[in-house]
Amino acid sequence: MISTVLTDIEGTTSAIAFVKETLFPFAEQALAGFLEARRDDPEVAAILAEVPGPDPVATLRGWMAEDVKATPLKTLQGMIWEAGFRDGRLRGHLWPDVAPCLRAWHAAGLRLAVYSSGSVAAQKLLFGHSEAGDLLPLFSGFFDTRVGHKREATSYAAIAQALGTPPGEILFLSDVVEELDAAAASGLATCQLVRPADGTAPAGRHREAPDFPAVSRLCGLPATP
Ligand SMILES: CSCCC(=O)C(=O)COP(=O)(O)O
Ligand SMILES: [Mg+2]
Repeated sequence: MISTVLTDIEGTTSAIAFVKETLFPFAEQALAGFLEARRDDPEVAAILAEVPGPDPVATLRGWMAEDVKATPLKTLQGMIWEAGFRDGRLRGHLWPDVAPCLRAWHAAGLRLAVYSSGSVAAQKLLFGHSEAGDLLPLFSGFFDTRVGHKREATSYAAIAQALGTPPGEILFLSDVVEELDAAAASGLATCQLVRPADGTAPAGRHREAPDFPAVSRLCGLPATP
């Protein structure tokens, strides 16, 4: 029986276009100014020290161009987005079906957690400043690439251990089949979000749902609005 829902963000709770056309350009445009303003900040210096190559800023820009899910980049993006979420220039996009289902699952006693390549700080900003309001009280766990990469089975075993939950009680939701394969290899239940508006291709290896109410029906979760 499922006791915990572990959800991805991009392509699952939120539009791929929001991440790629709003969040990523916001960070790219603000990167130089942010690094200049924070050049004496030891936290920023420590992140830059994790970036390989003779020109860390060039490496970061290359990672941005290729959407590399490198932990130092994801950490910096989260730090840059913070000002935008706090002053209202950014608001976390959620598909309209998401918040009602998260609320219903939480009210029915399911535990909710997030696993995204976006940093934990960024995850909290998105759900704390979402189009549906502050959803942070619904969640009791946040995991990013510091636990491991999303296409590696060991990451899901580590998350199950951190949550203190048998892997078979955790339902992982994602649009990316390689992530679902990795989760299944560690014994998690899985469901692929195949959202038409995101153009996701069904992989045929996991349960497939176009939205969160369909996840509820397919995976035996409590009924949702
Ligand atoms: C505020 S979370 C931003 C999402 C992000 O940076 C990203 O790379 C998306 O990764 P996901 O694992 O959610 O698909
Ligand atoms: Mg995704």
